[in-house]
Amino acid sequence: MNPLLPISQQQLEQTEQWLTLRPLTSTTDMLIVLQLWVTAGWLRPLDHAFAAFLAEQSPNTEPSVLLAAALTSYQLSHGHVCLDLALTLQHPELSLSLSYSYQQQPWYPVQLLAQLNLTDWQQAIINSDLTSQGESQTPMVWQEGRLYLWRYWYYEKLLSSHIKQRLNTQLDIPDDLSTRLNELFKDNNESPDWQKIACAIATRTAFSIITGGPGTGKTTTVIRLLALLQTPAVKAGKPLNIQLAAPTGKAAARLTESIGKQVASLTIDDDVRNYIPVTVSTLHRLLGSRPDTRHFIHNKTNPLALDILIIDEASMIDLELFAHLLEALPSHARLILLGDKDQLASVEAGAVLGDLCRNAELGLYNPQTVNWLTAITGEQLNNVHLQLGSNEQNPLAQQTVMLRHSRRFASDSGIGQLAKWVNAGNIKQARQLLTQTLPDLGHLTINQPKDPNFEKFILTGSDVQDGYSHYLTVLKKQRPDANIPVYDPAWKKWANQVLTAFNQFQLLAVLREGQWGINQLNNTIAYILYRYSYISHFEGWYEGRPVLMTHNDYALGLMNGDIGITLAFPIENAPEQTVLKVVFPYNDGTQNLREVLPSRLSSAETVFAMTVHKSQGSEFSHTALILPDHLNPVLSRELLYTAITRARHKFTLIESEQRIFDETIKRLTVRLSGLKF
Ligand SMILES: Nc1ncnc2c1ncn2[C@@H]1O[C@H](COP(=O)(O)OP(=O)(O)OP(=O)(O)O)[C@@H](O)[C@H]1O
Repeated sequence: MNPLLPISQQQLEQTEQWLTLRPLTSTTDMLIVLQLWVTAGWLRPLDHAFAAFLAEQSPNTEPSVLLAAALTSYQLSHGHVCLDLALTLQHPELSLSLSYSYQQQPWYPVQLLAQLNLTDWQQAIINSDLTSQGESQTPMVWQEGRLYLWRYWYYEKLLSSHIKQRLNTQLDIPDDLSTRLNELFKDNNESPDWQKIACAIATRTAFSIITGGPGTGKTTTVIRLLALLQTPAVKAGKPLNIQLAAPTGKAAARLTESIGKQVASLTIDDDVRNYIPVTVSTLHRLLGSRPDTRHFIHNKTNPLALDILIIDEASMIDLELFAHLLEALPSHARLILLGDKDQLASVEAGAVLGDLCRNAELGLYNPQTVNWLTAITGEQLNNVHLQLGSNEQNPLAQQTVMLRHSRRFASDSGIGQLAKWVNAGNIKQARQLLTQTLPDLGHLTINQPKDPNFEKFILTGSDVQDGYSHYLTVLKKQRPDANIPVYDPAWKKWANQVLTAFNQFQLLAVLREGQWGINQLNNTIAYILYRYSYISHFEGWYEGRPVLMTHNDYALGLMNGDIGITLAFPIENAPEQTVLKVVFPYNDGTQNLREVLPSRLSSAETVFAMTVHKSQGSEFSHTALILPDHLNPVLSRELLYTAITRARHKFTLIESEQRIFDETIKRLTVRLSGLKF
């Protein structure tokens, strides 16, 4: 049997013939076993191909090293940066997310791994010429019990050394820092004032993190920090070059909107205000994406020209992008990360913000930091339940602040409390909240998408300006008269009204496939709206179809995650006829729109239902989450928390099986990496 050729499902099921395989002593047999795992869906073809490539490069490689290589590659698809050998042997089903349901065979993952001895496996990896400890460019790197693909080890090392270097870059602290902080935060009455503390800490070195849940004031704090830093620079005639960025277009748009309002209301001189940016770029735009390559225009040899970089929604940045960003940042520049450490990590490998904020809750400030903060801010940290840290053990903690008081959700708000209980893993309290009748929490139990209650909910949500009938009603009722020429501003105004109305309500789902997956839900919802005559078709392009960009399209200026709505506009010289165009907001805080012909959109999908992953960085007035009826590895506490905190005024949970919500709360995502600070 050729170990490089795919194995069919039928062959896989002829289990007898595989019993003679000796994968731990024969390279050919190991490659066949890996092929079998691909057929069973336990590995990706790419993982097998990587092991086969290594076997070709180094034919004497121990089969167990090829197994480790395939698993390390596979780990990336689950967001893990590396393979932890000991953990893999202790909890193979957990650490590898492998499923092995039917009758067991010696070549099944768990059974095969049980035949390995940790010391021998590690020794084989260390002895292999395919690995090094990073001193030479080998395909894999071995580091303290973890195996990496070279590229990811390099990113992690780069990230560690850049952050350490930045933490050691002490910056000039303005002499009047204390006075100016008192002035900026004079209206705050929380104790201690974490916003003031965050602002003080961020003045000290070239790296800091401000983390906190929704509405805890990350943006407010950073705007005040910018005012604080920019004022003396402007007065000295050397304004700082400040840039703001976020991982997605949607997140950038949201920050643009809130920054614009906050900068306008700051009590500072207008000449300083003019040097505080109010537009936010996506990280890819900032770095200068180049189509079809992983490389950026800005890099080590062509660094970004800036003095301060603020990045919002930093939990969405993966390890690779983070490494590219740090490489492109000039060494004198201040980097400030904002984000919610409890949200879902990026889809790609790495959970950098989560790793960096692992101990943010505990504080871990050393005595020097505590004394400095008290002297500068006047805030007392002794009465707060924090743990003391040390400079040697916790250098990053000295530059990290967690904001702890949400101003978006009052203490009796259902959304805020639900997010809190989910985050704390408290199933009982979370359930109790859902059974109470709180105005900002909804709960719907349905057995299948054809349930009349689901239909009603999709149409009208929980009040008249809710559900998907709302934006379609705005579309119909507010449409300008057909005689109004297409260049009249009335059309743009109307398109903006429809987009705003659409943003009121969003259904989130967890999976793509299955009856509760977004693919089927999108078809079901389109059909409901069609049956009630809100839309004219339920397939193809029709007026009212909302779409989500699934890739960046640089030619059209559209980014992955951008949402547009299909509208019918009159044709200029034949107003009795119409043409369908998809309108996308410019995402720059203005009312400007991009109008695109549907035929030009090659990567757009209907978005009545959206995955929670795609919703990160967005907010909707009413957010509803529909949970699947079976457990899936994607379900996690972070996913629930992210979905709940997308809701501004109302959150509704839709479920068919109560145990799914309860089980999901128990599951904390583990992302393996070697990042330690
Ligand atoms: N110190 C403060 N004094 C008065 N209002 C504040 C203060 N801090 C925050 N707010 C208000 O609370 C709301 C949320 O603040 P902000 O947008 O800064 O939070 P955030 O953590 O950035 O939120 P998000 O989760 O949306 O990113 C805003 O309306 C803001 O004006």
